[in-house]
Amino acid sequence: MIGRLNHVAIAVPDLKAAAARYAGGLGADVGAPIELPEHGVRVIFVTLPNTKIELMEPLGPGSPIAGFLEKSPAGGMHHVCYEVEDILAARDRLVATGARVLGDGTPKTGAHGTPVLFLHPKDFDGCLIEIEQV
Ligand SMILES: CC[C@@H](C(=O)O)C(=O)SCCNC(=O)CCNC(=O)[C@H](O)C(C)(C)COP(=O)(O)OP(=O)(O)OC[C@H]1O[C@@H](n2cnc3c(N)ncnc32)[C@H](O)[C@@H]1OP(=O)(O)O
Ligand SMILES: [Co+2]
Repeated sequence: MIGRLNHVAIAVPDLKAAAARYAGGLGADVGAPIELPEHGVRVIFVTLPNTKIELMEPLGPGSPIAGFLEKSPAGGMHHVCYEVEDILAARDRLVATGARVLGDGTPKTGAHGTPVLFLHPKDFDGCLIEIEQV
């Protein structure tokens, strides 16, 4: 059911500094900052030949990544995002197998303007999974 790896997300304490490291030493193609209040994050996408890296910092109180950065103040790998063709069919199949979809199960519009959902990390080997309809 899952398709391509859309992105790997890294939570960072300082987005500008992280983006400068990717643009500098790593020589990467680094995009502009995007604020996503509905998701409580500010992100910058780094485009690689085969996938993307999503650098993210908390935006506003109650950000879903605040707890993660409290535990790992230097930052760290936060989630992987897999593409799916039909997010509602994917959600229903996952729920039927016992996986927990975070939130109320209604997809939100993600950074690429398409519907996204998140799956609990405890149900996937300690890895938070985002699925994105493409
Ligand atoms: C930009 C839009 C979009 C896109 O289009 O790409 C995004 O990527 S938005 C990204 C940010 N949004 C989200 O992450 C939404 C989903 N996440 C959540 O709802 C929460 O982050 C969470 C997964 C429920 C965790 O929230 P937290 O407040 O940290 O809850 P807990 O403390 O109760 O954590 C429970 C348990 O899970 C462990 N944990 C937390 N985060 C992660 C993680 N990223 N990867 C692996 N494990 C994680 C946490 O350590 C707790 O474990 P225990 O201590 O063993 O109980
Ligand atoms: Co993401």
